Amino acid sequence: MKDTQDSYVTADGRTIGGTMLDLRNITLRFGGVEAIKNISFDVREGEIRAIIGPNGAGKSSMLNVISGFYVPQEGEVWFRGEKRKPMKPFRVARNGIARTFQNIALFEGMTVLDNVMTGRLNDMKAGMLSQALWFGKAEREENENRERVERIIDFLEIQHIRKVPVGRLPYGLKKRVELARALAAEPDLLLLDEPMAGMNVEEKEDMSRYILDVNDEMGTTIALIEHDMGVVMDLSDRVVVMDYGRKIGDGTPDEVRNNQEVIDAYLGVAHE
Ligand SMILES: Nc1ncnc2c1ncn2[C@@H]1O[C@H](COP(=O)(O)OP(=O)(O)OP(=O)(O)O)[C@@H](O)[C@H]1O
Repeated sequence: MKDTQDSYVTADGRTIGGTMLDLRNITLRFGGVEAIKNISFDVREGEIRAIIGPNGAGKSSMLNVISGFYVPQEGEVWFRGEKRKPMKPFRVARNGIARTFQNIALFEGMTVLDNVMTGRLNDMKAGMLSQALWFGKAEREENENRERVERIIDFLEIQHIRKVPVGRLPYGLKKRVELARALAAEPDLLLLDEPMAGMNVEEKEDMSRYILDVNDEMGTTIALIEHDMGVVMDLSDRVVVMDYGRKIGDGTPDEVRNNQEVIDAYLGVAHE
């Protein structure tokens, strides 16, 4: 695979490595609708990569291809140097990709702690039978899961609400709990579907900081869809721009900002 890029250090001191995820000539159709038209781009190790574009451009479809929820009719998905075979999304998760959702998908009646614990479920290796036969292994696993979850809860500063049912939390905190749950799976690549949607300015600032900290301190590579242009340009190392299922721009925030086709697509902000 094309994995030969040299690593480099960003202005803020983070190291960006070689290709982690490589999407090659992806085409995705729903009946007669081509949601993604022959798109290629990559995500590099340690990078924050954004996918932007007007409504209906195909961003969510692309995220769903990366997460394994949709299998494209054409093209290849390469992850960590291996071509992905069609597999169930939970297997993709087990292989190092986790995600958050645009509309929060938490268990409202369960506490924050229990919700974050569900992020570990994919990782539980001791099945029911071995749990019954060999309690020690299951217990050790449970302890490891707890430790990991507690570390994330500390990291995202949600200790004070760990016993609170998620349904009682304000929107911004729910989004943070969702981030915590995704991180509990210890992903190499974290997919964020509009992490700032519906947030006020303060909540957006908080979320931006947590995303940067997750990337920097946990070393998690991040691909995100986001509508808030200011946030995208501040957070991202590189940006892919989609419009009507096509890729019309790809580069650093500055490159994308000065790309005439991108400017036209946004000024046109046509197809809602
Ligand atoms: N499950 C589906 N069945 C049929 N058509 C779909 C499906 N999902 C998406 N589409 C179509 O594919 C195109 C791209 O949609 P997609 O949701 O990926 O865009 P988007 O850029 O994420 O939009 P938004 O910013 O509004 O969320 C649209 O024309 C949409 O109607």
